[in-house]
Amino acid sequence: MSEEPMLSTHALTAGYGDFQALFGVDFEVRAGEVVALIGANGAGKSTLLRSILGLLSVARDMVRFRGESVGGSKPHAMVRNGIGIVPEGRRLFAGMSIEDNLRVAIDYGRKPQRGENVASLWTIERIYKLFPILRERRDQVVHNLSGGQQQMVAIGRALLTQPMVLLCDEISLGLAPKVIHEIYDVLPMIRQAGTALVLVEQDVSLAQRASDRLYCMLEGRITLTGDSNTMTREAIAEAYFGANHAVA
Ligand SMILES: Nc1ncnc2c1ncn2[C@@H]1O[C@H](COP(=O)(O)OP(=O)(O)OP(=O)(O)O)[C@@H](O)[C@H]1O
Repeated sequence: MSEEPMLSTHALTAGYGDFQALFGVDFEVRAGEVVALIGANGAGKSTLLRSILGLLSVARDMVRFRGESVGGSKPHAMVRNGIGIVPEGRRLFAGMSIEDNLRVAIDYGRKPQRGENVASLWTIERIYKLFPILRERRDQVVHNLSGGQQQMVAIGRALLTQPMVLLCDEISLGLAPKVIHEIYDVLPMIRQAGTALVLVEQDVSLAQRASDRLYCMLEGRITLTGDSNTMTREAIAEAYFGANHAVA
């Protein structure tokens, strides 16, 4: 694998004021890959996503996207460049309808490149094909939807910014297992459409099943990385909890 990854971080450090939350994080996603990022509460997963997206201040050369150093660019510029986000807590416009929430994203997204196949772009119609329940309820106010349906809107909205890589921050959080499966079942279709995925996930088995590669973080550092399907539970437990943790 000699080609440069689509998105990468290089010895990335970041924090909040005097508090350092990330310590030299090297992370990469290649075109078409699904990469999971796991770790306990407070490990630094959301901070890594925020740093990539420009919500926290980082040095320019700490983040590279499609061959350019982009660290510290403004979040809206990152989105226009092709990095999408499904944020923790969804951050939808609760008083607006499903369709209006989806529409808002279109103006803020990546513009198609010259020569890009327009048919491959995400449209509201394609989002409704992905999640038919959203079509049925398209005029309903988001506030009245279930948590799972709101998460579908959040994913749809992010896709309508035409991301080349989509960062998903704990999309299963607080949802019933059946709903989690419904949402995870569409991820292969998103990937097939050409969008790479980064899945921040608390559920380790789910993360492992859904991804090609997996990173584990502990206290602001990457403690394990490798192919998801060959990683042992013991290696993951040690990376997740620290070397002193006794594996059952
Ligand atoms: N806005 C903030 N101000 C100060 N410290 C913060 C802030 N957000 C996160 N932190 C701290 O940064 C560290 C990393 O937090 P982060 O939210 O990135 O972890 P996480 O792995 O995403 O955990 P979670 O699963 O709980 O979201 C933690 O010590 C956390 O307390």
